[in-house]
Amino acid sequence: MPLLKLNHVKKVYNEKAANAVTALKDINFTVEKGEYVAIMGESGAGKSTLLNIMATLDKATGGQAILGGQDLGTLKPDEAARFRREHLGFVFQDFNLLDSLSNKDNIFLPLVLAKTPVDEMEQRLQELAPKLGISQILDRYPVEASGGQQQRVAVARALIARPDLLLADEPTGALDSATSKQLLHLFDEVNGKGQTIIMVTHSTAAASYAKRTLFIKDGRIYHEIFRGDLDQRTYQEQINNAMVALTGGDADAQ
Ligand SMILES: Nc1ncnc2c1ncn2[C@@H]1O[C@H](COP(=O)(O)OP(=O)(O)OP(=O)(O)O)[C@@H](O)[C@H]1O
Repeated sequence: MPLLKLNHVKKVYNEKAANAVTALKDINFTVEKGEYVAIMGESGAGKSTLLNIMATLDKATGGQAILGGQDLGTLKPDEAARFRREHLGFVFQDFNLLDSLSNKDNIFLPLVLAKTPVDEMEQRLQELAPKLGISQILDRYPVEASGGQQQRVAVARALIARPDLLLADEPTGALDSATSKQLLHLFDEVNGKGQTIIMVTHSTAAASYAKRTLFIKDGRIYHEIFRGDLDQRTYQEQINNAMVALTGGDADAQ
């Protein structure tokens, strides 16, 4: 059974009103455990809508999104919150760290909510922090860390609960290109250890780190490219060509 299965997913905003917007028409794809998938598409193509449905933050109007055997559309709000805590990790463009908490307490947040014993939290952090290169900044506050360090703290917060699926929304959007590369190497590494990742991105360079890239257009999966045995540069060229075909020449090669 795949980890994630989207079956004829449709999303209409303001369905019953005159200003109804069909953001997703018929989305079908599956993601196996251990995959690393990028999702690309023009602005307004429905990437955030799709991410929100996979994240249990919004519900499809039609079809099904099934994660780990759970139909996400049937979760009540409190069940969805619990499901997110237990199964999902999130990394956003703007880090979303709480300024009033130290980096360490930010990372602990999902475990505190899950009532994990302190010893267990400390042990997991000691495992994770050196891998992410953040051991030296754990007692600092987010404002005292660089953008790249803040993003690594956000990644630690997403990974510490050992999620089935890591969902990343433009994770490199606020980073310079060197720091972006570090983050993408980090994703590559955690994926290499079995972490399933789905990343929405505008950047063909970022997508070229994923093993598969899905392209959304007109509310459907328009195309998909597997990295397979391609070297990263050739794969990025193919992604870029697909984006050019999709957007009529507007691809962002950052
Ligand atoms: N809450 C909402 N109410 C009504 N329409 C919405 C809402 N959110 C998104 N839309 C519309 O749904 C469509 C898809 O939007 P979405 O934000 O998913 O696109 P996107 O691919 O993430 O865009 P971007 O790359 O610019 O972030 C757009 O036409 C958008 O205007």
